[in-house]
Amino acid sequence: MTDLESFSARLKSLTDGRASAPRVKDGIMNLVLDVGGLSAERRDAVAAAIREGGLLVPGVKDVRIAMTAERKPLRIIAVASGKGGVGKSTLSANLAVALKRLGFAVGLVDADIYGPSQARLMASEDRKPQARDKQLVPVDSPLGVPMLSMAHLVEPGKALAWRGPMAGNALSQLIDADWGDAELLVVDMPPGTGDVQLSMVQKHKPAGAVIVSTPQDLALIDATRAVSLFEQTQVPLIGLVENMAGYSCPHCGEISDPFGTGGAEAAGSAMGMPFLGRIPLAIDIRRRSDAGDPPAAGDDASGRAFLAIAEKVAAWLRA
Ligand SMILES: Nc1ncnc2c1ncn2[C@@H]1O[C@H](COP(=O)(O)OP(=O)(O)OP(=O)(O)O)[C@@H](O)[C@H]1O
Repeated sequence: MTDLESFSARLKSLTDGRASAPRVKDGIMNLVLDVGGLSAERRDAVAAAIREGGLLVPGVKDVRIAMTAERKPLRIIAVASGKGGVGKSTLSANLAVALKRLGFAVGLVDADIYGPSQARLMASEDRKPQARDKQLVPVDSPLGVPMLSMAHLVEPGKALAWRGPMAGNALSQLIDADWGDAELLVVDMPPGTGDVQLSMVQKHKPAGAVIVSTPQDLALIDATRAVSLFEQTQVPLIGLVENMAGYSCPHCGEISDPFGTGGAEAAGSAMGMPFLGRIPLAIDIRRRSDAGDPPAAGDDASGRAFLAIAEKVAAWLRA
């Protein structure tokens, strides 16, 4: 072990893991210290101890510590559904964009490792994430939401062969990336309620979960499984979103309801969950999603539907 490596190891216990790995160049040691939640006194004491130890590393003439401003802890919002194809990815992308519009520093993780779609939804397919100190650095998307998806890391289709533990590790790497100033992470969960979902929830402890369902009874029955996964793991349920609720006519804008109305709202309240709103089945939502142009960036009817849901989520987060 080099002197620098043994200093790095000591640094961990000295700072409770708040310091980045130190780098030395031209005799100057640089590191970042997260001082969120520390009193000024404690902060100064930790910095002095780092300086003292750093100067003992051979070749180091100066130690520079960049203290990060009071950082809010990263809160995870898990977007989940009991089954695939109900619009979980569409909601996640638009929720992230809408929450950013509402002033949150938000990142997006595509945890749907078997069928990642966020890179396409957010028009970031051509980006490749870098790694810094063994940590992934999220890619930028055109709307300014930093994000990570398995689609950024593997060739299309390759992730499909992964088994549970490998999939779980890959997912953790995405969530444990260097999210910089982000205070919120919207996580598009894999569909269903299996082991990968359960271990993600246990390990990363989301602040809350949003459940997506379509209005059909069968989808609602599946949604109750997602609800019980979060209940079992004591993750608060932010609420239920009904997607593809009624059909919005592309010609006249009139909404018809082939599956009836109010089913999801009633099912949500039966499960003791707030209702966050409904998104109509609209051709422009599908077209714009395929084109990497999330409707939540605009103020038309589809954009407003997503914004209204994001406002409820924002109110929950601020409560
Ligand atoms: N409100 C909507 N109106 C029209 N099309 C929609 C709507 N919501 C989602 N879609 C379309 O339905 C398809 C499935 O949506 P999406 O990929 O978001 O579902 P998902 O639940 O994430 O699916 P999976 O679990 O398979 O990843 C996509 O083609 C999407 O564009």
